[in-house]
Amino acid sequence: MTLALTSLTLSHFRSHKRAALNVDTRPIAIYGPNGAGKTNILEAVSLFSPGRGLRRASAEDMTRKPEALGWKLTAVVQTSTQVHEVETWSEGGAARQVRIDGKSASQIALGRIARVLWLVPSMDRLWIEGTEGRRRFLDRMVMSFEPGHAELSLSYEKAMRERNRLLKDQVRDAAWYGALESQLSQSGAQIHAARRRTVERLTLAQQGAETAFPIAELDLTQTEGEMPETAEDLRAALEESRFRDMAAGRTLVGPHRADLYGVYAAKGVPARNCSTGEQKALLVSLILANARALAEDAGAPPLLLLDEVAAHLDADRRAALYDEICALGAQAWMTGTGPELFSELDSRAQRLEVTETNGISETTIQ
Ligand SMILES: Nc1ncnc2c1ncn2[C@@H]1O[C@H](COP(=O)(O)OP(=O)(O)OP(=O)(O)O)[C@@H](O)[C@H]1O
Repeated sequence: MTLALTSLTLSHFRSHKRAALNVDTRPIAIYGPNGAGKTNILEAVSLFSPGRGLRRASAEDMTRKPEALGWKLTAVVQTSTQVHEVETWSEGGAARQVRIDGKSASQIALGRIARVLWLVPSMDRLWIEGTEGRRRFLDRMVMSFEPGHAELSLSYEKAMRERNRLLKDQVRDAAWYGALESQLSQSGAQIHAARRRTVERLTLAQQGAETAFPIAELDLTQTEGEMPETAEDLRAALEESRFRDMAAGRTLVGPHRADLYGVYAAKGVPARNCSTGEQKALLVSLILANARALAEDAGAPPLLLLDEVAAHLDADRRAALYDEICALGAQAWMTGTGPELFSELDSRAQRLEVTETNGISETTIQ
């Protein structure tokens, strides 16, 4: 029941000119002053899953300045049954490349090896701000259960970009729309169904656990109107919406307009009206539920990246979170400004101190 990075090297990655870490499967408490390069380490770990990582940054932004030579990350990823050597890099700001066990691979292949979930401070307002952040949060959880969701989302987005281009150019070729709408409805209905399955799975995993975190009751909603459930209904809705969409210059129906609605179940209060700490606790509850469900289904919990983990959590909830992470056996990479934020973890975690000298981050294993 393991998923862990046991070795990680960063080369010319953000503030890290070169860092080499050897860690075990226990949680990792990373501490050091502001700007030392702690989040940069978490971002590096997030790039061992498909996508642009936890800051959604470009490959160019991640290359160490002023040299701007490109960057490289390597890791040994230990799963319950195998050990993989994974490399990912970008040269001159070009799209990042991946190699698994010496063979060139796609980013999507990373999702089949390492499932990675994160909570970062920009998500503190996830329940309040726009729908995109909540969709992305949900989709990352869907991908952890169903790695093929990443491919499906890409093919849906590609077809939608093409349909939007026709709409903007006021193209009136019904056959062209028909072909794209048939693709959109096939992948769109599958995306919607996968999200529904994940919402159900998370609900079950929250209800079945003894936890100090509040249950987030979830519902999948649509920005406007009802989300067609089947491919046939979605195809019909797209066809019907053509003129309206042409006026708007974009596609107004489909899973790209879905939203995740959350309620603090015990209080009956929508998440967006909860206190700041409660909003964070609801997110933590979902991440823990996801980790529990994966431990059951896939045999190992995901890697967890918890940036400024203690922010907004009171001491009891913080201690409860550490206990749950340890009970799950998840390798959680957590950051905070000082070691005291991790005191409840005692010997159950390993510690990394990150300092910064002359713009270069230095990491020491304690
Ligand atoms: N491409 C880059 N090249 C060099 N340095 C960079 C690059 N991108 C970011 N940095 C530097 O990395 C540092 C920020 O690192 P990081 O966000 O990891 O800090 P942190 O330790 O998490 O701090 P905090 O406690 O404030 O969140 C900043 O000093 C920033 O200027």
